[in-house]
Amino acid sequence: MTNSNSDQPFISLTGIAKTYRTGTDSLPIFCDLGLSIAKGEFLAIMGPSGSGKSTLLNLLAGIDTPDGGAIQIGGQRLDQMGEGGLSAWRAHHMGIVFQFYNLLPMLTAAENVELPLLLKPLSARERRERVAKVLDLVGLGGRGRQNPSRMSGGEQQRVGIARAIVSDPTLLLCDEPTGDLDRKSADDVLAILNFLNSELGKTIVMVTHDPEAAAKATRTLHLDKGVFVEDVQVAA
Ligand SMILES: Nc1ncnc2c1ncn2[C@@H]1O[C@H](COP(=O)(O)OP(=O)(O)OP(=O)(O)O)[C@@H](O)[C@H]1O
Repeated sequence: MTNSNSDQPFISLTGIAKTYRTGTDSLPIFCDLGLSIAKGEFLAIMGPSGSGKSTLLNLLAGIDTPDGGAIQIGGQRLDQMGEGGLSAWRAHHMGIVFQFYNLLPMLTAAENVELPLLLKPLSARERRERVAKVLDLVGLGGRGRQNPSRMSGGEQQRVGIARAIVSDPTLLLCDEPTGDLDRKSADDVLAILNFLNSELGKTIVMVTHDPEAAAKATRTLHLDKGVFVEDVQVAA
């Protein structure tokens, strides 16, 4: 993915407005939110429950659309893509890691990881090789035939990460990736995210309640009532 102007941030949100409307009720979440993320950053977003963290991640993922403002990623206006364009864009450039893994229980670990590749013009052998490579990378080499339901939470999350990176996306969005894990499993997952960022140059945006997870990021932003209240830059 190219960034048309190298002076531009990789991700830029400007003037973002978002209100949830249900019936006659309306709940404003953002009224003029701005955010810039450089290529190669590992950004943690923290904040109290209900402050808008998942809403922000959903906007970045193109799962939800803003009522106003602009979302630009890698020189492209995400908020102006149609549903088809968005799906194709996501498949090429974005991987998503979920708190509860979102693995399909009837498939093996390798089949779960392979799913995003089924949309691509790859041979079965190329798909197998890519799956084996990312399972190795997350420390699950040789475990591909196992069903995720027979794996620990930490292992399931590592399968989830393998699935998120199998298409070699530039951007990884992680929604509470350690939220369901014990400390040791959480640390293993964070070490993988750290490697993906520092060694493979992935840009990572991670929503988390876990201060130890945020400490692994290169920058932490705190969201409160839809506004960033503090911007902590951590030395690399
Ligand atoms: N689809 C929706 N329709 C209506 N209200 C919503 C919707 N999604 C979220 N909300 C509300 O918007 C507010 C912000 O939600 P959001 O999930 O972004 O917060 P959060 O900071 O991620 O919270 P948590 O840490 O608990 O996950 C909450 O009050 C939530 O109930």
